[in-house]
Amino acid sequence: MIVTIDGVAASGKSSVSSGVARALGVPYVSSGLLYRAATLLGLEAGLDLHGAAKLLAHLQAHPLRLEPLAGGNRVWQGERELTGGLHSTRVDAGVSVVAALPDVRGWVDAQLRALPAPFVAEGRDMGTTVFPQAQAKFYLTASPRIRAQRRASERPEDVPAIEAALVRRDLLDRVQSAPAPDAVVIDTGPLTLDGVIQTVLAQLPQRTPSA
Ligand SMILES: Nc1ncnc2c1ncn2[C@@H]1O[C@H](COP(=O)(O)OP(=O)(O)OP(=O)(O)O)[C@@H](O)[C@H]1O
Ligand SMILES: Nc1ccn([C@@H]2O[C@H](COP(=O)(O)O)[C@@H](O)[C@H]2O)c(=O)n1
Repeated sequence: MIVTIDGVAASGKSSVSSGVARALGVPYVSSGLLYRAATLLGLEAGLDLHGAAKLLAHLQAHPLRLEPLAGGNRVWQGERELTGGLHSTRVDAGVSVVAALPDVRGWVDAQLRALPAPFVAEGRDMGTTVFPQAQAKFYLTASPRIRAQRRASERPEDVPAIEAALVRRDLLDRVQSAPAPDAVVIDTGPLTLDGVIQTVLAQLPQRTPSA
């Protein structure tokens, strides 16, 4: 079974996917981490993030590996773990530019489609483009202010600055961020994290032991 959980920035996709994946006993797959890792490598190499050819060549020369686990995903470049540096303000600021490059999207999609199911996949276009065949699809929303307040404990900036950055990222990501027509849209604003997880679990199709 493949479950997709898409949504706007900081809407709770990773936390909800992790909770749902744990309940199902399967891994979750964070597509955003691959875009973040590509961005970090580009920044470290001093590349122009708008330049697809050089960035893709750099990624192919320094392959990344996503390790999907139910509790949290990790990203590796050879023996070097990149995970800890992927949620910085500078990666937040550059990642949407990298994610707009069709060649980079193709590179990420190929890695995701090579993963063995079952899993919960989270991102922006999991239910529309990457896994349109998924058995259950969800799309998370919440107001920018609520998302910024939730994120405030994870970033050095204040709530208005975090909110402005989230709104900017939503705008830059809007092309790939539409909900699938068959996705269940959940406004997480009035719900606790566990409330969102239970809402998702309650809507999953009945599972058979081999599914
Ligand atoms: N329903 C909720 N109620 C309260 N806090 C929540 C809820 N959902 C998520 N959070 C908190 O909001 C923050 C952002 O959640 P999370 O990182 O899962 O979002 P995300 O959509 O994966 O973010 P990004 O798009 O930046 O990767 C985390 O601190 C998380 O614990
Ligand atoms: N399916 C996806 C997932 C992510 N992106 C881009 O990566 C950025 C970071 O993703 P988070 O899930 O960690 O927020 C996001 O802002 C998008 O630019 C994407 O395009 N498609």
